[in-house]
Amino acid sequence: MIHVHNLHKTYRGALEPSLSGLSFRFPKGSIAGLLGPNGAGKTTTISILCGLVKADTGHAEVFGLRQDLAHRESIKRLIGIVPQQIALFPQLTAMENLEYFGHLYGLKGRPLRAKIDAYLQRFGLEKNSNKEIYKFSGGMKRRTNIIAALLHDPQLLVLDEPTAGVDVQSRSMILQFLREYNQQGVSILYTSHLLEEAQSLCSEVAVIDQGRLVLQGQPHALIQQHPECRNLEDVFLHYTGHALRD
Ligand SMILES: Nc1ncnc2c1ncn2[C@@H]1O[C@H](COP(=O)(O)OP(=O)(O)OP(=O)(O)O)[C@@H](O)[C@H]1O
Repeated sequence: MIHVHNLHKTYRGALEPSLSGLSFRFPKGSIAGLLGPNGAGKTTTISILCGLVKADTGHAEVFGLRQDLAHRESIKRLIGIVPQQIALFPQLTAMENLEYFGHLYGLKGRPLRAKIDAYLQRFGLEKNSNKEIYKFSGGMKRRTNIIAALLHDPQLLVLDEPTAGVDVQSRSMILQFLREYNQQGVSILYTSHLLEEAQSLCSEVAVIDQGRLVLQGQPHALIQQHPECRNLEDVFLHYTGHALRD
């Protein structure tokens, strides 16, 4: 179970709160989509769940462990985080980057190398393992960024817009991987602006806007509950409106 309860967060110096009493729950084993317009609070929420940002009030729980000082390290081991921005060293090769991330989790030697090789193969990067990251395309960087979050075998994979700015081939590969990974028992929480993608990938979605929950449920059930809506995007627009966000 992934649970956030009544989260409030105003960043230092900000005039408006980023989260204003946000609560939702996702069952263990789900592929959960956290959706919302620009500035809705998605990244802030997952940052709090992962222990990277502190909520002003309210709490987050991952598999029954409350995100606090006492559990931060245990939760860190349970979660693999794929940030929105590529978090790789551009001058290092893919292999050097992945070895570095493996070492952060105490992995080393042949077992680490074998694991990296297997993932490079799975993500179609085996021929580029000794190439520096700055020479990679956007899709290759994104795929490497995902591998970095998998090496310690997380129980929950959190991805912030993992398919933004990648080509159709990379996107399709990434989505297929997420489905298979989930079938192995790993829970997935992801954010996206691509509603069609979320509709086909997610078993559960939560739509947030202005730091609050506006809607939660299974995509097909939400669409059925709104006969005037053809798809999840229609439902999303029904609740969040057409006004442009800053
Ligand atoms: N470090 C920060 N300092 C001040 N304000 C911030 C900070 N990070 C985010 N915000 C603000 O908090 C609000 C929520 O931002 P957040 O990045 O969580 O939203 P989001 O839903 O992930 O948006 P997007 O879809 O654009 O990535 C926005 O108004 C944003 O400007």
